[in-house]
Amino acid sequence: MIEINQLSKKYKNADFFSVRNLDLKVEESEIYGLLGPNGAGKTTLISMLTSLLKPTSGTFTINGLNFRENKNELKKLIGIVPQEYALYPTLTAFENLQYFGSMYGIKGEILKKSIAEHLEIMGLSKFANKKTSTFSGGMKRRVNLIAGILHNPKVVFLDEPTVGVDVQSKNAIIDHLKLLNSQGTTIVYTSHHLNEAEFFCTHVAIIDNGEIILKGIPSELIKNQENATSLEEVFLAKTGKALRDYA
Ligand SMILES: Nc1ncnc2c1ncn2[C@@H]1O[C@H](COP(=O)(O)OP(=O)(O)OP(=O)(O)O)[C@@H](O)[C@H]1O
Repeated sequence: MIEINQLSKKYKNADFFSVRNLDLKVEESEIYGLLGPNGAGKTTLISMLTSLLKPTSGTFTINGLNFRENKNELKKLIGIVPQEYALYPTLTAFENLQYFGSMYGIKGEILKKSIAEHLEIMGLSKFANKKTSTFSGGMKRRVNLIAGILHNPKVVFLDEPTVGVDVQSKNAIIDHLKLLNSQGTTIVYTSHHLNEAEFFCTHVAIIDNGEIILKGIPSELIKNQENATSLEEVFLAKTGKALRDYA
């Protein structure tokens, strides 16, 4: 489904690579978690995979489509749920979603039906006609998620979809992603929530300093790490305990 070969990114004027010679395969219908400390390179990686950022070198394909040659076709295959809210505050939830749906070429009754169904699943039906400026962070995140999946993408990329939201919104987001996955959608998401990733992801890759330092099935990674009983312990054993603040 996704095949990444020797992908690298060095930002202009930077003296280091934010992503370095990264190789990764994600198979269809996996839920793949990209985990790592602050500044590890997760957002940079996901931004390249969603064509928001140009790689410095290396290559990747999604469903056999090469990102350089098949950019437009690729865009139709993928859904993007960024870290920042992409919503227009003065529009209602419904209007925002109509806008996003039309950008993907969905129109009319099909679009309205799809929006209504997603709002229902996400517990937002009764807020459909309220301006998103009045929404809590968790509600905006849920609308944001719907905006990225209205066109039924084959693969959805999410950057920290559950960070900073209340437990109920977090569960609604995870449950919705599980439902999509059970219907055949591949999910790639970045997270700091190691407990969540341990139970939610079929596979994880731990990234540090732009490189994958460990990847596999969460339960196997735990089994293979001496004295570890959780993914968090594996993570700390591999990335160390030093703080990763940067400004
Ligand atoms: N536009 C940019 N220009 C220069 N350096 C950047 C830029 N964006 C990110 N970086 C640097 O690239 C490295 C990787 O950053 P990135 O945001 O990809 O990490 P991350 O794993 O997503 O971190 P976080 O968990 O904090 O979101 C960091 O050292 C960061 O400072």
